[in-house]
Amino acid sequence: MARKKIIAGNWKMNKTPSEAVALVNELKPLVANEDVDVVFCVPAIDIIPAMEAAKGSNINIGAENMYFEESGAYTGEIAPNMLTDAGVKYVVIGHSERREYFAETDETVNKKVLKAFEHGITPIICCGESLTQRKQGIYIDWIRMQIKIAFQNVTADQAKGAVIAYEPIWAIGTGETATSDQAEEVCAAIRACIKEVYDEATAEAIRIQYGGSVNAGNAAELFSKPDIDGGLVGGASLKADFGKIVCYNK
Ligand SMILES: O=C[C@H](O)COP(=O)(O)O
Repeated sequence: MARKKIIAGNWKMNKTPSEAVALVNELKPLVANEDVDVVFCVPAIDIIPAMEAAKGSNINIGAENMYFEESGAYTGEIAPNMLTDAGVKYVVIGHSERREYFAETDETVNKKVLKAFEHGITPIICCGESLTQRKQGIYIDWIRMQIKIAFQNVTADQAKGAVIAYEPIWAIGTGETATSDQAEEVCAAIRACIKEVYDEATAEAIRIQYGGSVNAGNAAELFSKPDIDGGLVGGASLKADFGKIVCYNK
């Protein structure tokens, strides 16, 4: 079964609302590719203006984070129904920067994943190893554990619609991309893990992205691998180059 590629930009803590509108307008004509689902995950304050600017284009606006409670006294957090009310259909969950700087754990990732599904939002669930874990040769075991916890109590039907982003921490923002073989090895292992936890149909349906210094020069090679269904792109999603990544097959 051919899986549709999904290429998402993760803007991180970049772009004011007016800059967001300008970037969406600049990229709109450059990311038109009907073979690919295109998502811009943007800071919460940019969601509504970016959504407005993206109207009539193939750009989906997503969020970079979401809390696992419905509402209440959680200063600074954003609730799932705030996202759905704004039209958001995708949310990044468990990015390594959230885990490192904001104390997110596999358990909170799981709570957020469950909450996203409850609200019909597609989670882009991040996993990945540190350089030390890679050198120690324990990276596959580590990622399998992250995946198993993230998917606890998630049904097979829900899992089929999920997106997993494999992002080796050592490749994020460093300019050091994993080779396509390194990325494929882990994405294939993630798919095998999903097959073990669920079944073959779920493993074949779920989409797995690679993230970590993806750029216009390496996207086509990475996305040609059988288990890599697109990318989660940081730095290169903030400029016109993102158009070339989305149109890697043109
Ligand atoms: O979410 C995106 C990743 O952290 C990759 O960032 P990067 O493309 O700047 O390396």
